[in-house]
Amino acid sequence: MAENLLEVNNLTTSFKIGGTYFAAVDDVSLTIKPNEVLALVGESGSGKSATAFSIMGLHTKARIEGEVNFLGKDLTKFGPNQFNKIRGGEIAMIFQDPMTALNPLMRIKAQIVETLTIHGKKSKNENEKYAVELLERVGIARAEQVAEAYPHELSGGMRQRVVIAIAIANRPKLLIADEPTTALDVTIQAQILDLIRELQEDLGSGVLLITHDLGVVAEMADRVAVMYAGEIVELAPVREIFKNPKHPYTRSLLTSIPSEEQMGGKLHVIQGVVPALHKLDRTICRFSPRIPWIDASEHEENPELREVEEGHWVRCTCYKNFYLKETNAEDLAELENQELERDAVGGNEDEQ
Ligand SMILES: Nc1ncnc2c1ncn2[C@@H]1O[C@H](COP(=O)(O)OP(=O)(O)OP(=O)(O)O)[C@@H](O)[C@H]1O
Repeated sequence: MAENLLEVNNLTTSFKIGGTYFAAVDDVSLTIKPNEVLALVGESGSGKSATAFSIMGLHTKARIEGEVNFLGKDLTKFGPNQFNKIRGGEIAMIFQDPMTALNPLMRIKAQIVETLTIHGKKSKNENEKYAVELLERVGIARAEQVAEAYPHELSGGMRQRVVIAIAIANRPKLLIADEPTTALDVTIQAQILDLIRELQEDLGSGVLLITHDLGVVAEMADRVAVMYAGEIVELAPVREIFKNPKHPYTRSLLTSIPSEEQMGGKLHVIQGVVPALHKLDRTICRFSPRIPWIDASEHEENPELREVEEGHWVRCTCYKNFYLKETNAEDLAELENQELERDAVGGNEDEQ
């Protein structure tokens, strides 16, 4: 078995809200091997991006605890200069919006050459030639011409291809893709996903893929970590997640997407939202308020993530007797009550 490329141990990332730190990423551990795609899924606010940003050292004001071991080095101990050496080199990132990743004032070729120059020692001529080859590699037609263009002259899909060309320029060992296709047209999404998968296989890179889209997970992932309110609640090979999901949150997520059998049928909608950090009860099963029909005795106090089948990890005992149910008026009233209670004890708004 290959060694882990990335080993995140007990990562806790906290933000200051009204003078107190609250964990947005709470004791998260995960691993990625070379050539493996780990998807991190969950609704908005579950802590996916905060996890990725912590790994990449992009949170300047957060308190970071735990370890992020990348090829044997703990990145949480890295200073800005050390990070600059590996970001765009051994670790690359693809964000949701290509426009924010590209410099609007620089031609495409110059942006690729810049990345190559920071991390390599080749001549300007060689780098310029390689920049065009990279554009061809990511499927851009008339690469010579596109290389001379500015980002605003390209379509969204082309811009994301350019971002991918920049990401792979230095043959990264680890690729972090945060909602890489969310901003694109549906028809383009599949092409971009195929491209990422193909390049990743070519390079043998490990990938941390962040998405709220289970269709993307099914297409891309080898293993899946399901995140809720800062914690991983289920971790398993992709097949297991779709064929044998266990945690109530995973099951709720899966039933809220249209499947072929469900087409024309009724979709289950998970009621409620991920609570704000300062309103979260951290001593209970964090998903329990959203499944009020499950008796409190089914949940653990301070539930732990346990390996319940080989390679299949689940948090809390509530999965054992969980059943899905159409939310009725009584459940909705209960959810609203909880919201009101939380608002009554709530603190200040988030500080950036
Ligand atoms: N800089 C920050 N300061 C304060 N709170 C923050 C900060 N960044 C994120 N948070 C909070 O941390 C929690 C997790 O946010 P995060 O963006 O990681 O979620 P996410 O799962 O990536 O959601 P999305 O898909 O919407 O990006 C949220 O409650 C969010 O409000």
